[in-house]
Amino acid sequence: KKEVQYGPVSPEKRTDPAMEKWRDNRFGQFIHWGLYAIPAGYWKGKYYKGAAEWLKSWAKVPMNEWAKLAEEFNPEQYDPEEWASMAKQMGARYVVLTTKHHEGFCLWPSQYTDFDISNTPYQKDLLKPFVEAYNKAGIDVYFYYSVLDWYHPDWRYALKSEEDKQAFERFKTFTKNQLSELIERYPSVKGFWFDGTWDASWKASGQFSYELEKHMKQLKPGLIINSRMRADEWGSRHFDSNGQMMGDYASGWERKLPTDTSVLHNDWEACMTVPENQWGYHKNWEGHVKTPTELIEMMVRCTALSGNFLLNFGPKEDGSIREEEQLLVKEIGNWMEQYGNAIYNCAYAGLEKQDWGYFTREPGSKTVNMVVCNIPVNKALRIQLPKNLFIQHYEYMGKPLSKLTLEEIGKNEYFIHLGKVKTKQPFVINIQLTSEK
Ligand SMILES: C[C@@H]1N[C@@H](C#Cc2ccccc2)[C@H](O)[C@@H]1O
Repeated sequence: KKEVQYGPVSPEKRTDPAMEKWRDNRFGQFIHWGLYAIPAGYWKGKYYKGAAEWLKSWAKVPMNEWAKLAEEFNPEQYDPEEWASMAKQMGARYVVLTTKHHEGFCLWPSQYTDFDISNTPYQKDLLKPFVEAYNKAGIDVYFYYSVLDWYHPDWRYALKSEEDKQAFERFKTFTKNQLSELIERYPSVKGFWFDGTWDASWKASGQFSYELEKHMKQLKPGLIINSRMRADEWGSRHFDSNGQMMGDYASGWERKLPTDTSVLHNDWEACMTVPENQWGYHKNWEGHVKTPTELIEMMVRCTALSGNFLLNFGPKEDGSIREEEQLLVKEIGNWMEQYGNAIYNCAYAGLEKQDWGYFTREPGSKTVNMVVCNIPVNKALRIQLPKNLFIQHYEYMGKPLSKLTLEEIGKNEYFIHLGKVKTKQPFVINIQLTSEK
């Protein structure tokens, strides 16, 4: 065991109401919105297939040229009430919005930089009406904040000289000031989603990130912060040098999902793009665009392994939402309306995973949700229960799709026969378990 002085600030599994609500939410909307939505993957007429919010990097645009985009940012169609209404329709219980991405442009009027919304034709604070609209819709608001800041003159990738160190000290003060400013200006914010923390300079700032997490949680008790914010004094990220998670949930699952129960030890969240790899708005999505059903199955898998699923939207420069994302709102929203109770407040059910799909369960409940994503060719869903448990009752959640029958095929082993079932989307069967035969 290594001596770690600047590791976790909070216990690995918080039991306070704010964290319980985070768990119960399960399904969140990620929103990436910034100046990058203006060029939308094209620079000087050239198409760049990389992530649109990284276009400055792909096209090697000097910052003084990139910053000129602020002079044309004027999202006249921005309607946070509409965004919140869509998120509610989709069934998202929380939202994470980019307040500042790597480009360094701030969606709020920050007193610590001139590179913000006040110096655009739009001028008005984008965050205040956003927070009000989503809170009014009953959706918890979290702020994404990139430590990596391509605009700020004191940002350093590494600390190779005394000058680097002095500059980065100024940068850390700037970062702490901006984060304090965000908490003070928007006190209903529930937490922070940190990103851009992979460089050597931040990995060498473990004590600072420890003290910053403490400071932010003193400013707002109950605040929830992702593991990506943290390094320890040895440069270990997310988990300290002894494997203890830092922050309040593991946030290394970016465009990928866990496949086994090893994740159960900590709270965790997976964030997901709709195309292969676009977070900010890109005019042309290349390659596979995930269907609503694929994304629903990903969300179910996260719930079944006691994690959250954060689905990304990338609004256009004018604040409108692209067709593909409007379809997701409708399709996922319809599914959540009928089956949301297999997601919200649910977690790992403690039963052996089967090929037909996933078990989820509200902790302590005798009702287990069977979320069927793959109907077996024999139309029979196999269930293996621990030796002291039996099935007392079973039925479809929501609209029945067929006549179900139960067959005991072995010791605590069952088939639920689906009979004649026709459907194009995952569905849920509830089983009531009992310890009496
Ligand atoms: C949540 C996502 N994290 C950001 C990134 C990244 C990244 C950086 C380097 C190598 C691979 C991925 C993306 O721009 C988006 O904000």
